[in-house]
Amino acid sequence: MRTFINVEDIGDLGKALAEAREIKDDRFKFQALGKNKTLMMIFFNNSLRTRLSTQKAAMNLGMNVIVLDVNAGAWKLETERGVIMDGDKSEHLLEAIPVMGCYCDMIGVRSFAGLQDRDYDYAETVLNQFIKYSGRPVFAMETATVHPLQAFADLITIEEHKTKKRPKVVLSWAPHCRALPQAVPNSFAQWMNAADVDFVITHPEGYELDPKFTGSARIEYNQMKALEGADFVYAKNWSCPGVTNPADYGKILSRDMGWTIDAAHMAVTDHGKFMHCLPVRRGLIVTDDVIESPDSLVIPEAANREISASVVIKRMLESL
Ligand SMILES: CCC[C@H](NC(C)=O)C(=O)O
Ligand SMILES: NC(=O)OP(=O)(O)O
Repeated sequence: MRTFINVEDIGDLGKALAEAREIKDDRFKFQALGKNKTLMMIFFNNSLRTRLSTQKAAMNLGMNVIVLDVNAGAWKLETERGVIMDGDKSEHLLEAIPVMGCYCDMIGVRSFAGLQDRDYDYAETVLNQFIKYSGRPVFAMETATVHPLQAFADLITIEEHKTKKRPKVVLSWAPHCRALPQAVPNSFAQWMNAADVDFVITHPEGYELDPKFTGSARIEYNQMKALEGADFVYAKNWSCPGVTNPADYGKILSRDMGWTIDAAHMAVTDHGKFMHCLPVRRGLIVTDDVIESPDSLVIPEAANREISASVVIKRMLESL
């Protein structure tokens, strides 16, 4: 596997989930695979789970790990071409990327959407430069439009906790005080569409996600109706994806606290489990009692990030 961006990159989902179970049963089973191999993780944005779980996964597989926080210690990087670099950026990405590729065997990239230019973000401009110029296999650790390591961990978690063959999974928008990217809901929708679940997306009008990720998923603008009988409630905020109105891309269109997931929302589900990728702002996305309830899966969901990363890195090591 040379790139891990979309659900198709992992191949057969049943096989990938079986591999996840195998690794979870013995995390050090493939420790010889990574001997004398180096993972480089590059962060343009903050992280807790991705940073820790991906490094742990690489270490489980016997790898060396280098972590670069681009905005803390490295030269500030210019990402645009055709500019005169007379500002505060000392190095261009097009030199930095092949140089970084010299020091590692594979690269993980975190580079969030800027939420200013939809075309630039949805072209995955930064990620594709790493793919094109690093000469190494590259996986996304949340980039402008995708977060596949998270979505894979979410699917592993749903498979572990489902009580029905085909559970109802609801992706619900919730309010936030900042404009957040669409990467997490995009990948969650893409992976749920590929999985054997009854998938529903609910959000206020104007927040329609890009159809290349939502596919034929049912969109329900009435949140309580969407949540009826749900087995899993996946809450997440995202800013306007700019699908129905491109001029609104990256904007906050609603701050309606009626969308905050509370006990009344969970009461209409079928003993539904609560999920969120974290970090989460309590009081905006979800109430304390819901996220602290026995039906909250946010911690095992985060723990499964080590497993999803392990499968992906193992696949890349096997392809080197
Ligand atoms: C894993 C989530 C990362 C990011 N969250 C924030 C707070 O920026 C997001 O919403 O995409
Ligand atoms: N869910 C997730 O990717 O968390 P971090 O942003 O803390 O890595």
